[in-house]
Amino acid sequence: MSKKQFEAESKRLLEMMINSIYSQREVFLRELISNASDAIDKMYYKALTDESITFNQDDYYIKVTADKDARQLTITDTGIGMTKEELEDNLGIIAKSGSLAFKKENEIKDGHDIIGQFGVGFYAAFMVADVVTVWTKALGSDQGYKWVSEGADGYTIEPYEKDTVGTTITLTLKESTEEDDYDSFLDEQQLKSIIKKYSDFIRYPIKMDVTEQKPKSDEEDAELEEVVEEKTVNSMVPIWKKNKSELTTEDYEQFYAEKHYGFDKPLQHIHVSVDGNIRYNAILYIPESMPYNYYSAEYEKGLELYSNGVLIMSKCADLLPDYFSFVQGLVDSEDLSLNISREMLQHDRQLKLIEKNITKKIKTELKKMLNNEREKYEKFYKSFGRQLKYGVYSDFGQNKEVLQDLLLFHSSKEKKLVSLAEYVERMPEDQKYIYYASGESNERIERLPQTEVVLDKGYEILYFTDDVDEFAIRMIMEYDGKEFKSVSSGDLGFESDDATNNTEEETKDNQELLDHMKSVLSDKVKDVRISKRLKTHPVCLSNDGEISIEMEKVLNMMPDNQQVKADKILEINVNHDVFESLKEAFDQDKDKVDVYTNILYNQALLIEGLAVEDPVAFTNDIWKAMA
Ligand SMILES: Nc1ncnc2c1ncn2[C@@H]1O[C@H](COP(=O)(O)OP(=O)(O)OP(=O)(O)O)[C@@H](O)[C@H]1O
Repeated sequence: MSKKQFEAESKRLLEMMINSIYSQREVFLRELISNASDAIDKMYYKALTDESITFNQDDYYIKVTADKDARQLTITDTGIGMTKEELEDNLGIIAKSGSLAFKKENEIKDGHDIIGQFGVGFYAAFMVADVVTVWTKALGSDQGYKWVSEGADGYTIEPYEKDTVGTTITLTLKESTEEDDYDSFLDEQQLKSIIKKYSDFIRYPIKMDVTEQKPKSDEEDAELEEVVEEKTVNSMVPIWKKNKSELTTEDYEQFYAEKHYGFDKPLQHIHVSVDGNIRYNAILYIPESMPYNYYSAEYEKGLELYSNGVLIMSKCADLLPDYFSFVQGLVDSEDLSLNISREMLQHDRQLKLIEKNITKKIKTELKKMLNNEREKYEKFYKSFGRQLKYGVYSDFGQNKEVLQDLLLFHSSKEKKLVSLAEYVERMPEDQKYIYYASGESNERIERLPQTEVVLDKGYEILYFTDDVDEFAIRMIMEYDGKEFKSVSSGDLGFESDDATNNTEEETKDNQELLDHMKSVLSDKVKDVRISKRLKTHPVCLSNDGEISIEMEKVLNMMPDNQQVKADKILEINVNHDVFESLKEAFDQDKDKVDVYTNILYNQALLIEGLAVEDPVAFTNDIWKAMA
């Protein structure tokens, strides 16, 4: 049986391939520049083993020229060039990579790493060009060649007298249509920005003829004229490949500004070079201020991802956990398995490793800042502390171990932010719990009646003023073996001294009054009790059960308000004059008890920062009490 060849509509196949690989047309330039850089790298490698070749860095460059009249874009390099056979093999066979073969032949592992590996990048030129012409002369060859192709119809090769070794590729651009603007690829600014975006850190100079307005003479008010000068438009040496000791804080700050990572100055930079299981370099920044859209859906977290200095992704979200979503910067790794378009990775295992590593570094750096540069850390915390707390709360608390040591809360004792470790260290021996109080602001919490007895006991209270605070703490549950307790919780976990001690007796004596008050308030409260905690205030609210009053407030503000209710307890201070009035009224005028009870309940709501349920009824009650 004879074997038949598959037949394929090769033109259609090429078109399909080209147009489905890349999501953006502009990457054709990245591919051609990367090829040029590979060709120069090959010269470099040849020079390592061949003494007759000297690699003088200054002789090697890439030049991009646009000719608007001819609608042609040219990319020239002084690299290794191609022989006729190489032209046929490398540009004649799709998916054949001369660069990959070169890497294997020369056993190149480290250092100048060659970019090409799939053997398809060159064809990206056909996304924007009708005709592609390649003039090339290989190292050690006397004869140059010209290769021309209009796509998959085929190509022609003919000898061509070329003086210098290297390759020039000319793209005759497609005609622009209403939807597709190919002429933009002839625009100087546009070309410069595409080069900056993807190829800024190619190791060799990428030159362009740049038009500038310059004064005609040295005189101050001299007229301007247009001057065209050849300039290098890429930065070449990536800052992250430089030695840390060579770089100053200003260098890192300048890079932050150039990259538009933020409008502020970064609070801290982290420069990482890892040479372990996976090799990568990273520059990470902790911004000083929160981006204006940080808490909106518009904000995109992620780091730039480079492979061998070529930009792969502008925002690689997988490199950062959500709780560190404020971190800016980039990662460059030679060890990524890219897919054919270089836009995605084949295995996210490598990314996961890098993410894990980076997360650890960020945490260590923040911890160091917390310990050694408190003022700076507090600045950071003001901007992003809430994000850390969300981090503790989300994913069922699985990141609490990473984050709990980075949390700060205002302290009743220190009158400033303190960490959980600092709190626990100061705890008196008899103190069993970490106490906290929730409210809108420090000032309001300070005046909460519930705090009195805890403060009297000499215990410190942490103030929770963010919506997320209590939810986050519920996830942590305990720190250093100490559980958290709200000052409003039913049981404070200690016996109070002095007058508030004999509540059981007082309750027995006043049971009827308490029952009556409970019936007046019906299901608004779960119970009315003699307080163990009040000192100077007549009433307050506390809660039984899982949902605190603060949590009720937060949950009911959410869009899917589920009418969650805390089990509220109205607590009464038996040592307050108001209680005497209540007792008196209970003996003489039960209607008055009803009025008093409603007023006291509403006052307790107000103290908690909750709204009075019926303001008209409330004011009516006050009038009645005054009459
Ligand atoms: N400017 C150039 N100078 C010398 N050789 C070149 C040049 N451009 C392309 N080549 C050769 O053509 C081959 C194919 O190029 P192509 O861009 O299609 O794939 P690649 O660079 O090998 O891989 P990738 O698809 O990953 O970019 C290259 O491997 C290289 O051998």
